[in-house]
Amino acid sequence: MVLSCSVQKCENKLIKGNGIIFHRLPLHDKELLKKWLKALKIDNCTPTKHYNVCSEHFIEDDYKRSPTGVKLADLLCSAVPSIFSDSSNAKQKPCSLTNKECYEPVCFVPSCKTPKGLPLYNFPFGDKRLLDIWAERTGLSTMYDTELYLTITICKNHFHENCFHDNSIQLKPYAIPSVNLIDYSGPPDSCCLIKSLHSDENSVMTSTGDRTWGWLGSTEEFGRPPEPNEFIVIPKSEIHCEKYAGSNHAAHCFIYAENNERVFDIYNPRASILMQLRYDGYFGFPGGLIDAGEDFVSAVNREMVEEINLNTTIHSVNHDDHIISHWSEKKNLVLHFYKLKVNMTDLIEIERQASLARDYGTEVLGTIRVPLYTLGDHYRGFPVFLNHNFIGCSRDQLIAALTSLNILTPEEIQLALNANSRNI
Ligand SMILES: O=c1[nH]cnc2c1ncn2[C@@H]1O[C@H](COP(=O)(O)OP(=O)(O)O)[C@@H](O)[C@H]1O
Repeated sequence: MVLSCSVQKCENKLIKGNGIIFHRLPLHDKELLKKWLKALKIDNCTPTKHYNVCSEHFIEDDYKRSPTGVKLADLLCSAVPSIFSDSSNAKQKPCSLTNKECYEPVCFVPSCKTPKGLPLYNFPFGDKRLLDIWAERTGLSTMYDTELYLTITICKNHFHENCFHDNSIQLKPYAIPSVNLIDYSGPPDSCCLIKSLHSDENSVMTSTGDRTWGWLGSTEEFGRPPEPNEFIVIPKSEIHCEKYAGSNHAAHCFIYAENNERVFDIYNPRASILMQLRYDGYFGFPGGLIDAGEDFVSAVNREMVEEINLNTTIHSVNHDDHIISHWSEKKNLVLHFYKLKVNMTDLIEIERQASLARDYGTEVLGTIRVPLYTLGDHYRGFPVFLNHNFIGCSRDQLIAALTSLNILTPEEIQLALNANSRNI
């Protein structure tokens, strides 16, 4: 039996090349699930993961688009099925995904025109990061339907020669499809995943270097330079709103100590604030993405242990330390910002410990202090610092923290923002 659509009167089946893909009920998101059940008119049934809704029940705008506008196979987090052949009640059909051995052994890449007979390869179901990349590149990614990959295959025609062990048809362990794919237009030799930044084993690199995103591919978009005004401030009362429930969230922290000990007996530093140089060349604050099921505060504390080896039994962030949250609709990303005030002795110890952190030397290339004073030319010092490159909305976060914690006055900040090297 072949995977088919569970919506009543819909006969669509998973058949190679018919362009129809399948989505599971969003069991992980209660509010969204309610909307789906209502739309499908099955709100009196118990939802199960075996209920499949085919792409024919969604409108074009329900799907994500690549930055170049190509329709992707993933639904937007807010998508709800809305197209039904008639208005009669849809009822849950018995689960159709019972015999997984039944798919015809062919290449499931939608665009594949290769005649049958080439070697076929299973999707790397056991490695989520690798699976996501295979799925994205082949245009087969569906948000709720990962078990599907257990049953389908891809042919040799989508792998670059560097993906194979010498003179064999055996794929290297971290091979990824890179040729003859309509959903991937990157370099064909970007065909092996860098195994893991944290792995002790040797990384598998592309033949020409390290151009592949490796497992960073799934979050690569987040780190791209923002457009002007891309990040907007979320009012505190709306942070936990349903609107942001389907977004990715990250939390970062402003660690600081009051410090009035003059530099060169001249410049008053006002405060010592820790930022870090990241692996991608940007400056940012310690912190990171929130894992599934984790709250923002636990996440920022966990990330600070990993990135700067913070002793959270002595210093940790709590809910009251929240400063500001920003949202990027384009990146579907919410960034939460917290403060951690320590004394100068502890700040120096935190700096010292940072070089012993798990991520030091890989994700974090160094901890720095922010110069808040401005030299006599009205440019060197804080204005120069503000002209560096900052990740995400971290420059806005820095300015928000300096203002809200009264470390600098709004006038002083404005002066630094207006300062221009041409006036030196
Ligand atoms: O200091 C920061 N302030 C604001 N946003 C940041 C900062 N650092 C990173 N981001 C944003 O959050 C995303 C994930 O953060 P990060 O790279 O720290 O996560 P990770 O450590 O979990 O990989 C980044 O791609 C970037 O968009």
